[in-house]
Amino acid sequence: MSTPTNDESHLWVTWDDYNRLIERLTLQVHQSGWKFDKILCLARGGMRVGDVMSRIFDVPLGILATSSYREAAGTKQGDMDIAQFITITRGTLSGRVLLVDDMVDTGKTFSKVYDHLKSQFADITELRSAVLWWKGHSQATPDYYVEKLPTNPWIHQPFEDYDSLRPHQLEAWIRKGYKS
Ligand SMILES: O=P(O)(O)OC[C@H]1O[C@H](OP(=O)(O)OP(=O)(O)O)[C@H](O)[C@@H]1O
Repeated sequence: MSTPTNDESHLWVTWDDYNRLIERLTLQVHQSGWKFDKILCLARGGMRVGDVMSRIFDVPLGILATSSYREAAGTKQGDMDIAQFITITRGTLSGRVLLVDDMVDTGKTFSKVYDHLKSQFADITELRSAVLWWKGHSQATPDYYVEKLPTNPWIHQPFEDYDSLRPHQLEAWIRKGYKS
């Protein structure tokens, strides 16, 4: 099946696009010359970004779970949850930390996470952020981003296929070789 056409309201992203974007973001952070000690990714959307970057930079990866309650078929953000604890190997979250996520949409997640980190992790000495996509209507500004999206399109990420795939459909899905 071919990927639908992108327009002002929709951005369709393949696995290849997605992986290239993560690599480009990683290169951008590297070329900035900034050195950091740890990466903190926001689950779930930032997990793949954090995974790849922590491998390439060879630094520990922390995970913080956040989740928004979205209305209007997922397009309007309501309240959000931040997990109480961060899980990380090798110590605690401290020093220079790179916060990564897939996107900054309204900016609400970043604002709340910044407040949370400031109040809970006094040992963080510097915090910078990196995302694949930064939407124009956002109230937050990431330090690093790959694509700025002034028209605020709905981003169709490749893993969203799994949101509607159920275990009993997997056999047929694999047989069909649906999307690579
Ligand atoms: O800038 P904002 O408007 O706050 O939105 C950005 C956040 O929304 C998405 O996560 P979501 O809360 O939908 O959870 P998910 O990662 O589990 O999909 C995305 O992964 C970001 O974390």
